[in-house]
Amino acid sequence: MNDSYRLKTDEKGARIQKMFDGLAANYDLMNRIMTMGQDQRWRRYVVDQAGLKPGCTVLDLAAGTGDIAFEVRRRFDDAAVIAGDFSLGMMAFGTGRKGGDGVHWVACDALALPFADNSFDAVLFGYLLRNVTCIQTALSEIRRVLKPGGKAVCLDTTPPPPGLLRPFIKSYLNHGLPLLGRALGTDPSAYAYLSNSTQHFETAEALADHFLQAEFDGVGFRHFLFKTIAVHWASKQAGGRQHNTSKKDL
Ligand SMILES: C[S@@+](CC[C@H](N)C(=O)[O-])C[C@H]1O[C@@H](n2cnc3c(N)ncnc32)[C@H](O)[C@@H]1O
Repeated sequence: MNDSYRLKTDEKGARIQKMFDGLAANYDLMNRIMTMGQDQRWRRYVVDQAGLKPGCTVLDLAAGTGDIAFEVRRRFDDAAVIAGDFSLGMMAFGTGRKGGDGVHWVACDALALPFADNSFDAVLFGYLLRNVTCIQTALSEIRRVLKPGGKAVCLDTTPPPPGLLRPFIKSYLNHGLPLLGRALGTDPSAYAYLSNSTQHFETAEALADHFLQAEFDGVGFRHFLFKTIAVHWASKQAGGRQHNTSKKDL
C-alpha cells in the first residue's frame, strides 16, 4: 500500500500499521491456526462482557478485519457498529467479508480518536494495547468516547506465566509461530514482533492497574489458554467516579 494512503500516526504506529497492511490477506486464517480455533470463542466472551442491549452503539477499536464488530452485528441487527483501525489494508479485507456493509468502517488512531465525548455504549478492542506507544493515552481516549455507564472490554495476549508450561509456551512463541508464519508465506518479522510484544507485554494484573489509573471502575479480568490470553472489562462510572478500585481475576 502506498504511504500516501496511510493515516498519520507516531513512529511505532507507522511501523505497526505497515506490518498489518502486509498481514491483512492472511490474518484471519493465521488467527484460526495460531490459536487452534479458540480465537472466536474469546471474541464472543468479549461481546458477552459488554452487556449490550438492542439499539446499542458500539466501537470495535483496532477492528482489523472486523471479527468483533461482526459478532456484535450477529447478536444485534439494529446495533450501530463502528469498526475503527489505522490499517486501511486490514479494513479493506473486512469490508469485503460477508456482512461487511453492515458495519461503518472508520480510519482512526486509537491515540487520538475522531469521536465526540460520550458517544458509545461499549468500546471493544482485540489486541490493541500491546501495539500502542502509550497504554494510558489509549485508555483515556476510550474512556472519553464511552457514555457514562458504558463498558470497555479488552482482549489481548499476556506474557508466558511462571510454571511448568512456561518453557513450552516460550518455545511455541519463539519457534512454532515463525514456522507457522513461514508455512503461510507471511513476513517473518511480523511473527518475531508478535512473539516479542507478547513476551514483553503487561501481565493481566498490571494491565488491570492501567484501567484503574485511567479512572475506570469495576475492573475485572479472566485468563484463557493457560494464562496466555486475558479479557479485561471496565466501566465508565455513570454520574462521576466512585472510588471502586476492585479488580478481580475470575
Ligand atoms: C492483531 S490485530 C487485531 C484485529 C482484531 N481486533 C481481532 O480481534 O482480530 C491488531 C490491530 O490493531 C490495529 N492497531 C494497532 N495500533 C493501532 C492504533 N494506534 N490505532 C488504531 N488501530 C491500531 C492494527 O492495525 C491491527 O489491525
